[in-house]
Amino acid sequence: MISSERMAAVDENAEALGVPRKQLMESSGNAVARAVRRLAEPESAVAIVAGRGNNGGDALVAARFLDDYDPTVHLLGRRETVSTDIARENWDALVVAEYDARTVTDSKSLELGDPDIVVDGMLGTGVTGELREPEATAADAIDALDATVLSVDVPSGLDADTGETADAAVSADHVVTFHDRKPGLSDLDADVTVADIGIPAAAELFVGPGDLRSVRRGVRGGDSRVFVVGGGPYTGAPALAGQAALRAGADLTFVAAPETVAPQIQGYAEDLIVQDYPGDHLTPDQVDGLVQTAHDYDDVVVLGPGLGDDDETLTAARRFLEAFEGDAVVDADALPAVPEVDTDATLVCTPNRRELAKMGGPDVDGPLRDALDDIESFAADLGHVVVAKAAEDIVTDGERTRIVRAGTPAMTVGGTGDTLAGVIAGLFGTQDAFDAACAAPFVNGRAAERLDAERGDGLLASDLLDAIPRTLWGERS
Ligand SMILES: NC(=O)C1=CN([C@@H]2O[C@H](COP(=O)(O)OP(=O)(O)OC[C@H]3O[C@@H](n4cnc5c(N)ncnc54)[C@H](O)[C@@H]3O)[C@@H](O)[C@H]2O)[C@H](O)CC1
Ligand SMILES: [K+]
Repeated sequence: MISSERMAAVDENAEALGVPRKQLMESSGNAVARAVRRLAEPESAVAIVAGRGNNGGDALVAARFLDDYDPTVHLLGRRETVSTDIARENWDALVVAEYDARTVTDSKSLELGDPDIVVDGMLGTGVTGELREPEATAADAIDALDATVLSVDVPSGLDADTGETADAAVSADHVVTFHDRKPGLSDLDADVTVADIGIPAAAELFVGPGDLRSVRRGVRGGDSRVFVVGGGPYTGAPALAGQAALRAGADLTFVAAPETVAPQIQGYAEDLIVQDYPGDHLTPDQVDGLVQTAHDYDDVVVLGPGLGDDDETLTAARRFLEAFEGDAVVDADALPAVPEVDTDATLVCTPNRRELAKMGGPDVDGPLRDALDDIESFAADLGHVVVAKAAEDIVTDGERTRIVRAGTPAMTVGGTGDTLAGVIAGLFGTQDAFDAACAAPFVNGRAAERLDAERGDGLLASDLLDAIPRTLWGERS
């Protein structure tokens, strides 16, 4: 089962892997044609009704694989209104090859004749709202026919995710959907075929540019705040995490740090708002105040960067996680506290392989993907999202698991885990924890790749800060 949003991400990932959409459209159209052949008699009359998007594109491709039926093809609009190049190119090919291809500019001029089979390629996952003209009239005309109706991907007018149907939705006898079942088809009273259209499994397993689609919507909303609880023996880590959160779209980033290092952390970046508390490391007596602040402002918390591993600090981290009910990224010295904490909050843990083992996860020497199932089981038992960091990161929520191949060897430099934690927190505002946990290491790694030519093994974690926005938004498709 796959949602429309995830399908669009997988499409884009397939394109990035070298399988372009036009190739997918060719496979989709071929699958539709094969389904028509299974239903048709040698003399069957076939009519193809194509919309102006890629659903229509699939249907136009199908016409080319149904030559011997001499199909009539009806494009619901002028050529210029076809909304994608790949669909328009398929329309042009039919016209130049002298298929019986007709444009329908006025819904009253739609003349479907008396076909035995009609292919409904008007609307797929791009449908929005009630059917507009000429689709509405065309849908009625299709339903009025005494023909077998085969719909492309979904019956036109049906919402692929919810199954809700527009008033004039097409009543299909058969549906050929692509790559994976769509939730909206579950209760449909029609024969549904799922066609493999050659999307590599890698497009779902490996995080790719398609996974950034959901993060681009309105990251900045005016109220996305990140609250870094870090610093103590170290000062750079909380500053890197806080700045990375801003670079990933947070509106404000606060850093709570011991008074001994707060001025130094503030000195790194005027963009941070640093609040100090007494002492030189996090202690349990600071927890209630910090939790109250985080709750008052509905912050996404980053707990851990540079905290140090004093026993009192670990106790404080555990108490914080037990009391804090919001979303949190837990990194570095706070990680050992997570397995002991019983919370309904959504935590994203970002252990490296050593920290993973220390948390009770698998002790992995080689590539983490060799222990993918064990890491997934660990996350399931932990009840949180785990980003196991290495040359290839494993991101899992115990059910869904992805691999992130982005990055460079230079990222072993200190601080890249801090920027990662900050990017996750910055993205939390726009998508669920797992999606943010997948997108962030991809962005962090791609940012390093952008800098590799000029920085080589001299990359600094702070160099990533400037490259993160270009990576998140610069690759906008
Ligand atoms: N991996 C895959 O699943 C592939 C799927 N393919 C096909 O692509 C469509 C989705 O195509 P898209 O262009 O995004 O949208 P549609 O063609 O469904 O519709 C957009 C088109 O329709 C117009 N429109 C939208 N709502 C309405 C309405 N209520 N009334 C009238 N017209 C409407 C809109 O203006 C656009 O022009 C998917 O379903 C698959 O069939 C790819 O071809 C291959 C890979
Ligand atoms: K359709």
